[in-house]
Amino acid sequence: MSASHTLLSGGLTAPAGSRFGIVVGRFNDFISERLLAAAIDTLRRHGVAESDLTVAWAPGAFELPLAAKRLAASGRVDALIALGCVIRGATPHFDFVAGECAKGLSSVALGSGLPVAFGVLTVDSIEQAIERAGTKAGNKGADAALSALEMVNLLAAIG
Ligand SMILES: Nc1c(NC[C@H](O)[C@H](O)[C@H](O)CO)[nH]c(=O)[nH]c1=O
Ligand SMILES: CC(=O)[C@@H](O)COP(=O)(O)O
Repeated sequence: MSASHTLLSGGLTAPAGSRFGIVVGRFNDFISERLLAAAIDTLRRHGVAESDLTVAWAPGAFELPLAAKRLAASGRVDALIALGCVIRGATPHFDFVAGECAKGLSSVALGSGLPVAFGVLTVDSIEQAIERAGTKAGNKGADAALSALEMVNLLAAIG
């Protein structure tokens, strides 16, 4: 008879009273607004109360890590969702903005111990952004919200 292993996984139902913070970049807001609407809708559908939701708008993706860090430190949230849209231009600027955003958000998660879902589009064209903001490739805001819900439950299960 083999020994059974411990299996830990996170469901998608929000634990009662769990609080979620969303940081969202205003740059390319015709896309980030769609990501935000889908993230909020997903959280609501999975049991998050309106009063347990905080949304903070930052200028752009580059500022999301600091906004996330401050929100994490405030003690007001159990998980964070970062949303934004970085679209490649003609210069290397994209790599700095997208790279620092991703690195910074990862650092906030590891530093704070809170889940930080990465719902920032890093795309080569406006078409690619539209496809990922509620059209043919789904909505990355909704995906990020699900990831945050799963991680809150997984971390609770890990203890
Ligand atoms: N080009 C994009 C930016 N750039 C702005 C930066 O995020 C930042 O706000 C600025 O450099 C001031 O510090 N932001 C995006 O979110 N998306 C872009 O495509
Ligand atoms: C994401 C970007 O960096 C972009 O908006 C900047 O475009 P460009 O490289 O053409 O200045």
